[in-house]
Amino acid sequence: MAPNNDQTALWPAPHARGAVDATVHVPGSKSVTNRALVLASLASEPGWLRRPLRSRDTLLMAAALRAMGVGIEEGVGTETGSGEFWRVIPSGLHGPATIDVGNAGTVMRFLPPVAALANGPIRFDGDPRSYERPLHGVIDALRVLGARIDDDGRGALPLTVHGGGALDGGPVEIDASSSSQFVSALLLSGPRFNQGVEVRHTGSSLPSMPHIRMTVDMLRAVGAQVDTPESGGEPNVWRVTPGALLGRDLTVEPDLSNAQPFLAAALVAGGKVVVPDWPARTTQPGDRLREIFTEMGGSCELTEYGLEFTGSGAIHGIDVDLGEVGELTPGIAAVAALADSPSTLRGVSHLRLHETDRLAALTKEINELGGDVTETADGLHIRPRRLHGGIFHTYEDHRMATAGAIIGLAVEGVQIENVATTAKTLPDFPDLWAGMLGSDGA
Ligand SMILES: O=C(O)C1=C[C@@H](OP(=O)(O)O)[C@@H](O)[C@H](O)C1
Ligand SMILES: C=C(OP(=O)(O)O)C(=O)O
Repeated sequence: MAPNNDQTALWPAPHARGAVDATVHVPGSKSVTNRALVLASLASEPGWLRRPLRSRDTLLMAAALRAMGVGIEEGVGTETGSGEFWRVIPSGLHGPATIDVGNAGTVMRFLPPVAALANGPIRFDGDPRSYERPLHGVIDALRVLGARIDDDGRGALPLTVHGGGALDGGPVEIDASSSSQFVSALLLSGPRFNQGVEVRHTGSSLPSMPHIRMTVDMLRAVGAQVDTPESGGEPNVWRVTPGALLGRDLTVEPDLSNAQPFLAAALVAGGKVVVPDWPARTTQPGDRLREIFTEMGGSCELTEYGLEFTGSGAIHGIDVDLGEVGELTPGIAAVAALADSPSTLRGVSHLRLHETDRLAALTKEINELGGDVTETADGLHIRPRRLHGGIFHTYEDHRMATAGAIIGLAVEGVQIENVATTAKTLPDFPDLWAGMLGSDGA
């Protein structure tokens, strides 16, 4: 099932005419919204999400949960002035249902364990790319934990989970080196398994640890008991005790990874960008931008109002391991291509299995604009060159589109193919970008 957009349309990336000076209200976090939807659906009482992200990935998650019987009502808050909200009303999960995962890692990985708890067959399908993204960790683990799953033997989509209304659960070993989402998926549904779950990661590396911490924090916030390596448990082992989950009233933080292009604009064009409601404490990997973009030449101040990020127009290269914050790689690579010294981005070989092969895509697209990027075994080596205009292909990858927009600020004549693909997590991107720059550029 292909996303509904014109994949060949070209968007002239606005060129910055001067320093930026803008306040950008960044929509809610994809990762928080989709975890909150899953946890609220598994709870024993209704719950609320305020300021949820409404994007392709989160609407697919909501539609999938509704298809399994969950009530999700949408509204706009008046009394609290809190803006949009979703009220989630859990009910007996059931099939038959067909779930479209699109190309959302969170939907394709977090929902098969939920489906195993449902009564009846739940079929999972998605975009062509979803067939190639790793899912074996979830499928194999669920079988060990007692689920019946029909797939075509590749350990990938499409597949059908024959939910039996309950799952034994218990201990399971997985290799999550290709995606942290395998661990998150099993933990999120773990409280509802008869014996809970004990997940032991056996692989040599584990990406995106902040996202696993986000899972653990959000589980604890709804009353689950979780033991982790960080709370004194064994390394690489997470245990979730069986038990009922509470319905909560949660306000979703802005998506800090989607704040990245706007902060990058201040680095590239100079000037200041303010992101209101930047949380003082968060598990979102995007919070690392404060440190990374400071090292690359900016400065920032976190106040009660939000994050104020200032650039001088000077950009420095960086040598950094992005294994914990892989989803920031495209935006960092774009800034690095405009820097005054080379960069090495390491620890992100698993990006080859993201929305597209991001290492190959970034290398090809930046080089086609005159850049000098080489792929390494686990990342990119970027030597800045004078770039020229041209078409920046995006491979249905939202973060490729925003990376191209960052380059377009500094390089005239960059055209982004299929900017609508940003709808995966940030549907308003072109408007927010134009708003940041002012109608005729900054
Ligand atoms: O759990 C999550 O919300 C995510 C985990 C990460 O996945 P990987 O560990 O597969 O990189 C991240 O890249 C993705 O954007 C969101
Ligand atoms: C890797 C990403 O998404 P997904 O949740 O589909 O894995 C991403 O948003 O950068």
